[in-house]
Amino acid sequence: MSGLLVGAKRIVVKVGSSLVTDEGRGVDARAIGDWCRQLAELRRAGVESVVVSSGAIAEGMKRLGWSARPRELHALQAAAAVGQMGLAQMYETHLRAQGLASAQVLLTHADLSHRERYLNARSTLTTLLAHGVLPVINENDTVVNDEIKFGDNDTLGALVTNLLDADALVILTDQQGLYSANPRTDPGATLVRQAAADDPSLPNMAGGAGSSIGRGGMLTKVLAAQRAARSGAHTVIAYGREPDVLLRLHRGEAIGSALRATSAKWAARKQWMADHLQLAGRVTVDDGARRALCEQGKSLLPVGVREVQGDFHRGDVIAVVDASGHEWARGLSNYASAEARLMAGRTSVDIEGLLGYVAEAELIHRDNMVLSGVSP
Ligand SMILES: Nc1ncnc2c1ncn2[C@@H]1O[C@H](COP(=O)(O)OP(=O)(O)O)[C@@H](O)[C@H]1O
Ligand SMILES: N[C@@H](CCC(=O)OP(=O)(O)O)C(=O)O
Repeated sequence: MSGLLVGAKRIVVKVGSSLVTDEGRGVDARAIGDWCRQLAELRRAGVESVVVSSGAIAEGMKRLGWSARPRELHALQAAAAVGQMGLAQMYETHLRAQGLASAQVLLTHADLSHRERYLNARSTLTTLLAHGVLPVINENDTVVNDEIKFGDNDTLGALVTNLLDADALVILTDQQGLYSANPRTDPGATLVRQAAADDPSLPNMAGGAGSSIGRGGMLTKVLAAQRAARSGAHTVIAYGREPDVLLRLHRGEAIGSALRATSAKWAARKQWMADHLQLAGRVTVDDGARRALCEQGKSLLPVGVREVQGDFHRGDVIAVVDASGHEWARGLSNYASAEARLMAGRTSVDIEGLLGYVAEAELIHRDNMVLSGVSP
């Protein structure tokens, strides 16, 4: 079961606070430089990466001269705002030295549960990747409050993995991986080398954070692996200071804990569309569009749409039907129903003239669509 990263084309790498800040001593230039070198090498090998990096609060506390983590939420938020400057600067410097452009992206939970913002985040991140830019993501600590807080970046890493349909989530931490019990308190604990991500015994092994620096501990990592598996992505939890950890994982070496997703990517996505989203409308397409979707694996363009029914917003799930009302596919609409009606039957070049802007050339992008009864 090792080798979960072999052949991966897109990965999300999450690095924890204690690693990034050398246990609170300050942003660790060497560690970040080392990951950036590996990420650049992976990029040259055709692997797109996104980094989810913690460490803003720990770095901010250091810069503000605070020795104890404050309990007050606004003080934590202030520390994050201060520390994020150093964090972003460090990634930018090292990625640039490797010839890679980087981008800072700060997200909240609400950004990813709101359909329209979900699509916006997805489009922006995929555009960055398409331009060869490496996004460095953190929670937007300044604007979150108790209800909408991720609470930990492991969850954020999993949500980003789902958002981008990544092949794998790599969680780099200060332990070799998931142990049968917290190794800080149980000297007999053994490393779990491989397991199914949805194995129900895993959460019982995992405890909270072992240091005052980290937040979520191992439980949030195991839950993140479960969540990543919902979009068919594998998770590896490994020690972030292991030499060449990312490159060796990509070569197939067994390092840390390999937590395998048990359902294939397309099946997971289909399940998600089928289970979690209600249909807000439908579009009737012509035969050319049906063939493009079903036989050529293409996106749905407005030119193939004959009729638009229902009242839907950008990001809602709509059905794609033929003239007899038979559903061929369903997916997330890039446009609201009023815009879709204007665009129906028109070529992509007309869209800007009609709407005054172009969000996307497709009404439903291939990546956000599942075909009824067909695996890709
Ligand atoms: N079963 C377990 N296996 C490994 N580590 C565990 C386990 N249970 C709890 N932990 C604790 O989780 C810590 C890692 O989580 P955390 O401190 O939040 O790290 P990070 O900053 O990388 O997210 C470990 O240092 C360890 O003390
Ligand atoms: N946004 C926070 C993330 C805190 C967090 O989740 O920490 P960790 O458990 O070390 O991944 C920060 O940058 O400090």
